[in-house]
Amino acid sequence: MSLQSDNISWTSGGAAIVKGVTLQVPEQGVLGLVGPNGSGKSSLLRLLAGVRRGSGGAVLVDQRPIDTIGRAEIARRLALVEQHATTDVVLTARDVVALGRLPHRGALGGWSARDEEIVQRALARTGMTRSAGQSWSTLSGGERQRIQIARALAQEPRELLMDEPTNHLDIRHQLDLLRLLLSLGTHVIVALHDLNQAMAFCDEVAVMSEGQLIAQGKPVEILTAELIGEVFGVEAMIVRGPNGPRISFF
Ligand SMILES: Nc1ncnc2c1ncn2[C@@H]1O[C@H](COP(=O)(O)OP(=O)(O)OP(=O)(O)O)[C@@H](O)[C@H]1O
Repeated sequence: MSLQSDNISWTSGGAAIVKGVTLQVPEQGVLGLVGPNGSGKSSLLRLLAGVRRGSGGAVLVDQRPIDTIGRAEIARRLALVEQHATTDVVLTARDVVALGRLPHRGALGGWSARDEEIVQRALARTGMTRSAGQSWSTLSGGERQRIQIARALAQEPRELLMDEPTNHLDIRHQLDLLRLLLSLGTHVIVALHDLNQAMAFCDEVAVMSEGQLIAQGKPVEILTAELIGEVFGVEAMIVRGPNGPRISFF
């Protein structure tokens, strides 16, 4: 198991926000993190990415506690795409993607043809080649989101952590992004609100509720009407159709 948390907790201002989560990231495929607003998904992603230190327990990368690993090594290994990217940056879209190459460059390392090729490929995979020269500050919310994802891809991480990456994206770009995640052949952990997207695109789901991980496994086994009712407080029915199971809400 290359990335896992072992009973990780995080407390802020006396409030327990993440409560003893033991999560195993599968060796391949897409792990969807689902749960109501405020259930701790973003906080857990930040702990897993080493951006935040836990108050108890550990995050392990290849069995090594993440807080014993240097920043650059973590960044060559893990990329986190957060919900809110800053807006006051005087860079082009391509420059933002190029930032993803920083952890791979030594102190004296210059910009190589390979770096440029990786940046161009990341722009192409996210459908942003035509906007490469545009100023970051003028991009729409959805375009910024795709550029942040391109930056993360340029990092060539083994684990890609994404916090609601479909936010701001229109339906075509949501589906393109989810298909892209499936095609990456890397470990992806993605917080999603749309349970039908989690059902259709994730190899596994992990369900957070009030700071705790309450279930993890195959979407069709975990996202039952009973669990959805308990965790989200809504009535749901699983409908089995020709394209797989769908969740209907009442
Ligand atoms: N730095 C902080 N200090 C205090 N409380 C915080 C902090 N960050 C988050 N919280 C609280 O922790 C809880 C979990 O927040 P988190 O953002 O992890 O949830 P989430 O599941 O990602 O929510 P959402 O689906 O709304 O994005 C929330 O109640 C939030 O207000």
